[in-house]
Amino acid sequence: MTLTVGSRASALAKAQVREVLTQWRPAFPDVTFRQRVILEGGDRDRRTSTLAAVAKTSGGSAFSTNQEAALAAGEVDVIVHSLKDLPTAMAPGLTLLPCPGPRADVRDVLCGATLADLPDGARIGTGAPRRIAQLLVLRPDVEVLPIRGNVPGRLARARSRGGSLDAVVLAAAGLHRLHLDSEISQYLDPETYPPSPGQGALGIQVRTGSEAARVLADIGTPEVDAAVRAERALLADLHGGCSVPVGTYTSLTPTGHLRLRAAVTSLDGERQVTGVGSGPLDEPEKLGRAVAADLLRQGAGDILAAIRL
Ligand SMILES: NCc1[nH]cc(CCC(=O)O)c1CC(=O)O
Repeated sequence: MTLTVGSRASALAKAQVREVLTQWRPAFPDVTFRQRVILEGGDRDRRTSTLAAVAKTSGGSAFSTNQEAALAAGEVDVIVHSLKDLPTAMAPGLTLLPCPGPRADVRDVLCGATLADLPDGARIGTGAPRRIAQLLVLRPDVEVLPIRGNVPGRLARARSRGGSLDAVVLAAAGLHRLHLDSEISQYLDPETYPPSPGQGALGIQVRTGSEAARVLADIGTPEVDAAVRAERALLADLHGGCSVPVGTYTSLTPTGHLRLRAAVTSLDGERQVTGVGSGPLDEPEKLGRAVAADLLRQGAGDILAAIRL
């Protein structure tokens, strides 16, 4: 049997495909895996835009549309996504497989300077509303500039001598997968700076009921899958995609329970509600929904509504 594995064209997307194929080729010796790149509109559009435009367009669906269309049409059998870029509502006829491990480092990082080193009024590059909002909580003095594009491109903005930025915020996961760890100046504490739901995890998508779905049914790692299910259930209940300032951080307690911490932050960093909860590994969605309900009781709905205006 041959299964064609699709992904975006970026070096990160290709590294993610290599990572899963390193696991799957020995685990499924009877399957021949082929790789295929599917371009997205965003792959050709590297322009920066205003904060408002980024807040509207940096959502997950813009990233996955052509991938999902190719999967639905049978041009590929499996898509390897960055899970955080995948909307919580699944396209009809497509299924997300249990999440494989290991999950990469979930934390956000600063490249170019540490929080303590940043001069007053420092210029920081990031287009993600969550990162903008959380940075402004910690450092209300900084100026946030929207930057888009792939990971190496964004890094170059902080690295260029006399460049326009003091630092950029990126995901540790992408830098690790691209072997760019040496660019990291500081890991941001995930308790105070919780990353995007699903950050660092891979989203493996197939056609519902397909051969690929059957063959790959058991690729998941239970602790990783439970954590991302809790995070995505929380996000779904807040009606958010990766373009809203919702951060989540899941850890495993000494007794093997899931602990989920979450924060919703206004874009100006002036309002933040946080919640934490724990629950058994086999009911992750229940935990996600409970923490979401707690955040909504504290006013998360108003914070998010103000951003959607
Ligand atoms: N939104 C872009 C994106 N999608 C996935 C990653 C890498 C991190 C991951 O795999 O979760 C990145 C780059 C970044 O956020 O720095």
